[in-house]
Amino acid sequence: MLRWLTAGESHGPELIAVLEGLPAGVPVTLDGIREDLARRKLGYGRGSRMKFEQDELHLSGGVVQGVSIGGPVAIRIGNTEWPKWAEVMSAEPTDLSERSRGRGAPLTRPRPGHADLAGMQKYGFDESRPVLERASARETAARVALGAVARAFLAELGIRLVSHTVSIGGVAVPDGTPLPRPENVATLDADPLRCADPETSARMVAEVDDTKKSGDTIGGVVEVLAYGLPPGLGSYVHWDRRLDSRLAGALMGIQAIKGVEVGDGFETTRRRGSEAHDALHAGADGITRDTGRAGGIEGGMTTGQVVRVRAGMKPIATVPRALPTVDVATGEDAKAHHQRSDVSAVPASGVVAEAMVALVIADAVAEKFGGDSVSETRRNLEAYVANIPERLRAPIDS
Ligand SMILES: Cc1cc2nc3c(=O)[nH]c(=O)nc-3n(C[C@H](O)[C@H](O)[C@H](O)COP(=O)(O)O)c2cc1C
Ligand SMILES: C=C(O[C@@H]1CC(C(=O)O)=C[C@@H](OP(=O)(O)O)[C@H]1O)C(=O)O
Repeated sequence: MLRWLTAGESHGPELIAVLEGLPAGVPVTLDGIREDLARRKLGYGRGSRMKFEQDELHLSGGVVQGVSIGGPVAIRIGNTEWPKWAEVMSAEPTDLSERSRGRGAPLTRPRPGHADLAGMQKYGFDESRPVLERASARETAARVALGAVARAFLAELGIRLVSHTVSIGGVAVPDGTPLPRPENVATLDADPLRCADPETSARMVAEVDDTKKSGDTIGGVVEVLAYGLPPGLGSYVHWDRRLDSRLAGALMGIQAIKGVEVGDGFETTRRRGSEAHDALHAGADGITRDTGRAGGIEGGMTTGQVVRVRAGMKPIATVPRALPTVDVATGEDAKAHHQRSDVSAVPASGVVAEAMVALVIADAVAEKFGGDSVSETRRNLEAYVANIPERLRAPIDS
């Protein structure tokens, strides 16, 4: 079993992330984690903060000489903008008498669609600074760092992930576009929207430009694909052991994700049964399926096909043409607080979704195959696959 936790605020000194349960022997490099952190900053439509803020990565525990040693992996991501926020965000009380000027000014005009108002009500704050600091998706840097470690574990077992953008607002990749493969990652990351279809990507860029011009924000849908999974990860025996349930929870746990689909998801509900499932055939390599409508999961378990999940992101709540709100200091109608924001963070949320899927799958792998070292995990996995009786075998999509 893997467990993970993150701590830290958007404008705090650093983010902290811990992953417990990783077997020994997994190659974990600062460069590998840095690469994923850099990918999370990509994407057309992100705000100015992505350009000037740097992630300062430290591995504080669990890795020696580039290899995991079985203890909790502890990661610290320093925030280069901290000096500007040190007074306002200090853990020690400081004299904030000057707060009404500059970045410490109380935020009393909660943004509809952000965590501001419900957070103030829940935790008893009279302004939203302490709420947005933890609600902010800056925290996803910590999850992406953990995801990079989970991905390194999975790579040792031949399991690889990739994500891409399937729609921005109403602009969507045409049906039938071939699914990207993990070896296409560099090409995808080089695309402004991390979209697999260049013609659609150009239309997405225009859509983001148009949104920005009108002082607005826009959402979209990302898809994560996991290749090389053996059948039988997750289980049908209890709701919280279903892999689809665990993936949905993890994806919905990303800021601004409002919908999750497994395989063809809601489209499946509009089809008849004869067109909704993946028929089985006897093939030369065992039992095969011509289609992947179920997204590689049946009964809450992997089938050996590519796992395919989608996450839908709502438009960013900090709309430049600010939305109507109430100033909670005066009780008067007002415009919501806005300084800067992303127009769209959909491509970045694809990288975050990849990290969450990697963590959930790594957890399911650790649960099924155990192992205190990755070679033991691999041995157990290979023995399990080899022991599936001939008449039940199906090829693994890798
Ligand atoms: C990568 C990423 C970047 C985001 N950037 C912003 C942003 O610049 N401004 C904003 O208001 N919300 C942004 N969000 C969304 C908010 O964090 C989110 O809407 C807020 O925490 C409230 O949570 P909810 O939308 O799930 O209700 C971002 C989300 C992600 C995943
Ligand atoms: C800092 C990140 O994303 C931030 C997430 C975010 C939000 O409200 O979620 C709001 C923005 O921050 P600010 O309001 O300070 O401009 C984003 O830049 C990041 O992803 O690293």
